[in-house]
Amino acid sequence: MNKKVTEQQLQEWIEHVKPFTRLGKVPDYIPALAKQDPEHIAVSVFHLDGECVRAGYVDHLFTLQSISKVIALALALMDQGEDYVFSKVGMEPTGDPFHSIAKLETSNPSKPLNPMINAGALAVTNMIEGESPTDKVGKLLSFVHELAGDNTIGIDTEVASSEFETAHLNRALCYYMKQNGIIEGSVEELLDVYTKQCSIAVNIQQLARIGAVFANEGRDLQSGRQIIPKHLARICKTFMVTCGMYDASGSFAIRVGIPAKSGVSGAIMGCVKDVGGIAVVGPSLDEKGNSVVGMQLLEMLSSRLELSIF
Ligand SMILES: NC(=O)CC[C@H](N)C(=O)O
Repeated sequence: MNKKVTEQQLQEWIEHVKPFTRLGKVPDYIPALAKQDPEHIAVSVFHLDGECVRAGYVDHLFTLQSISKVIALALALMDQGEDYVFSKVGMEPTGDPFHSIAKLETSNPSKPLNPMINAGALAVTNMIEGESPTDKVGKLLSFVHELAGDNTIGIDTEVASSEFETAHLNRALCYYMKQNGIIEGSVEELLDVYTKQCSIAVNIQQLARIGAVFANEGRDLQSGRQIIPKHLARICKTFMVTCGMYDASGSFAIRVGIPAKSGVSGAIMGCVKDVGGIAVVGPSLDEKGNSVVGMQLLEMLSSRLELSIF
């Protein structure tokens, strides 16, 4: 079947879901994110043949937030290898909110259950090699440039500083992990890298193209170059299925059924083998931290194009 939609269809779907923004709310635990407009909705499908279909606020920039966890994981796996990464971080879903500290105390050995929750993501970011925080952020950014095929992508410094100043819970997670030998070095420097990683700012097309590289088994869409080794891209996508939508990953697998990762900016990046990357954004979030309209748009796309992998 033809797995393509038109821009007009996407625009109609945006109009259809817009009223549902009222069912959620824009997050305020990172003060700069509270300023987002819930109606800044956009959607894009980046096909493996290079065609990109998009609609809504297509030029609007938003931050990656937790979507960056997949990217940092790919980089850490490439830098350190699977054995090292999984000696520090587990592979199991938690069923808890993304910033929960509870399982760190009750799991034995005391390591974060997976790289998609904040504790696991902080441990993964701690593994990225570099002489200084600036070096590590530079490395992450260059990797994003490669994935998106666009080296104009930068960091939203207002969002980064806002999170850095208020990331008390993430600091607590780091100190707990430092006590237990999961991370080492300066917590402040790690928070500096992590908050900048989360604040990498993209538009909807750039995000869909990153998703398309994962869909394309780690290969660049134009040159065919293997940016991420295939088996590591597969590990990332598997985590997206089991843990990508926080503690709503199970219901999302049933409703939508594609590897996807969401962030508190209201963005979600999905990838579908043989089809491409999908990105949606809508800053109004449900109680689990997932975009209300983003999930609806993905559900519509998945059912119309029969995208579920199950
Ligand atoms: N779920 C998210 O997107 C969380 C990312 C955010 N930067 C945090 O650590 O709280």
